[in-house]
Amino acid sequence: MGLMVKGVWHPEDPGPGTDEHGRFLRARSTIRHWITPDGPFTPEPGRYHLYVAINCPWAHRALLARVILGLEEAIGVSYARVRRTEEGWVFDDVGPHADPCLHVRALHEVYARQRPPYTGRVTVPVLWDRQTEQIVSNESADIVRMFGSFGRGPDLTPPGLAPEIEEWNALIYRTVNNGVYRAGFARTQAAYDEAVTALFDTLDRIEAHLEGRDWLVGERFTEADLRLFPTLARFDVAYHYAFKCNIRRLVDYPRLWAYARRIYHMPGVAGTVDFEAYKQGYFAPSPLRNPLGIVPRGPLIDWSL
Ligand SMILES: N[C@@H](CCC(=O)N[C@@H](CS)C(=O)NCC(=O)O)C(=O)O
Repeated sequence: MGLMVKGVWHPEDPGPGTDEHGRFLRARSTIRHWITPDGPFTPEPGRYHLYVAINCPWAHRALLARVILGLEEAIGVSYARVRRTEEGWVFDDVGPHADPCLHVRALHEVYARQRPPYTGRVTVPVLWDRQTEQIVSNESADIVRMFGSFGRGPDLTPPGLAPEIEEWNALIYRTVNNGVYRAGFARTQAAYDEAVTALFDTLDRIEAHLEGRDWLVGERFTEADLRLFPTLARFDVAYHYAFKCNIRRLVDYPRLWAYARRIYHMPGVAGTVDFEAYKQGYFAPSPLRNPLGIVPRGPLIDWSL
């Protein structure tokens, strides 16, 4: 699925990185400017545009922040097709997967405009600045924080709660958000065992923590909840089966399952979720994980409250 070297797209893909023990290694995001009131990237409605794929959990963070912070009018979105091709993430000329901002056919064309020329993976999400015509950031964690600087909606990291939020963020990133990938992309039994054990240890811990609480930190929804939700939304339809995260299902955890549905029913959130797209994405043909590309029909899950 390719990567970019000095601004030029190369369709041949070395595949997910792994260490000498067969553990999955996620590449670091390298375009990391910041939107701040003193500029050069100031928070202005209409100036920035978000490139996502609805099935990507990292892009999901940015989509959630956009709706929860009331930025739907201020920040436009282009939705890539759910399955990558030889060109990586691609767009159609018209329809729901068209790009109304730069009218590109592939996301690598957006990265190709970067100066100095970009080398690395061509990932979603990407936040594009229409004014200076460059990518502000390709790191979802930063994009979520930057959306907070538009000063709308609730504060997702209230100062008093920030240290506790950071602690959950770190644990959830390592063992859950990236943990499912560490299980699914493991190249050895030991690497898989390590990842799947850590994943379910954290889910068990969250299940216990949610006794008598609605949210991970404090009395209301924070960034820690925002960052947990994309993995929960994909858990039973994708990770459970496609990534062998099958010690338990989300629906087997009474409190965690109620918590996930509470978030799903927050205003705007259901519009950022697409279970069918998750299946199409995670069960796309893959020589290592799904050679025949057969997409399962189930499971049937009722997300109503
Ligand atoms: N650190 C990035 C990771 C984003 C990421 O890995 N996105 C995946 C889709 S879920 C992607 O675009 N992968 C394409 C590739 O690696 O070539 C972030 O959180 O923003």
